[in-house]
Amino acid sequence: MRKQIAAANWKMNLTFQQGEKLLDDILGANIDLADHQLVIFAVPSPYLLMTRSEVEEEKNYYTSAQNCYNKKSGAYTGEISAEMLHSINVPYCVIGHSERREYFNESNAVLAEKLNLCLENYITPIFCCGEPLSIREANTQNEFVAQQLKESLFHLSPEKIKDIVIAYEPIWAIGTGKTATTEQAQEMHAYLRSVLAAQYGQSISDQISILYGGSVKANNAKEIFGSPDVDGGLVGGASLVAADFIEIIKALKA
Ligand SMILES: O=C(CO)COP(=O)(O)O
Repeated sequence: MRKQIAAANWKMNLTFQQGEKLLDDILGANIDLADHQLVIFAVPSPYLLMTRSEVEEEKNYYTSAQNCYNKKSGAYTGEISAEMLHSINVPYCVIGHSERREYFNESNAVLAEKLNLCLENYITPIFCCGEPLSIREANTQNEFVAQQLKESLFHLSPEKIKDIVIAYEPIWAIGTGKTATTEQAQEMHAYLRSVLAAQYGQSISDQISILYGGSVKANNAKEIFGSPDVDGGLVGGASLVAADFIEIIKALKA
């Protein structure tokens, strides 16, 4: 089975102490993950080392950065490179979250550069895509999201594309309490998989985990994750509450 992933995206929330307590509470639930199940915590940069040491001894629990810069190194005050993340053994990095695209003007071309730097540094990118409400209302979401993949991912070789995780996050569902319906999520995930299959072949496309993000909660995760092409979720708000995220982890396909 493809990897089934519950990924927490804390965004710019929680103090260090609150983050530490949240991790203790979640790990304290001692959820035994199957080989194909992963839990990933995408935490603010100052918490990466703490998170890494919290999850180090736990099977299939991992740390992720929320972003990295699209340059290798140099005079870019305040930025963090993929090489730096690798040097502290961070295995994942979220790339192209819609909040970064919107507030920091990250284009598909810039995101392609970030993906390359992550892969060169042995970091698995969690590549986010997804359409705004106006595109959904115009019913052109498939074309929109396919273009995001094409411009950011399709320069990658088949060997490299296998190493990435994709997260479909419709912007109108992020932080709004409004999820895509199970049908809408499955439909888009199946479409994304067909786009990947057309480019790379079915057997490669079948290996790529595609997560759903956008108002995943304790009470809807099981249903959303149950769809055949949904391989878990990238979770914002509900990942900040231990009891809720524990339920979301338990909702991964067995
Ligand atoms: O953006 C998200 C995860 O990256 C989703 O956020 P919410 O779960 O708060 O809607």
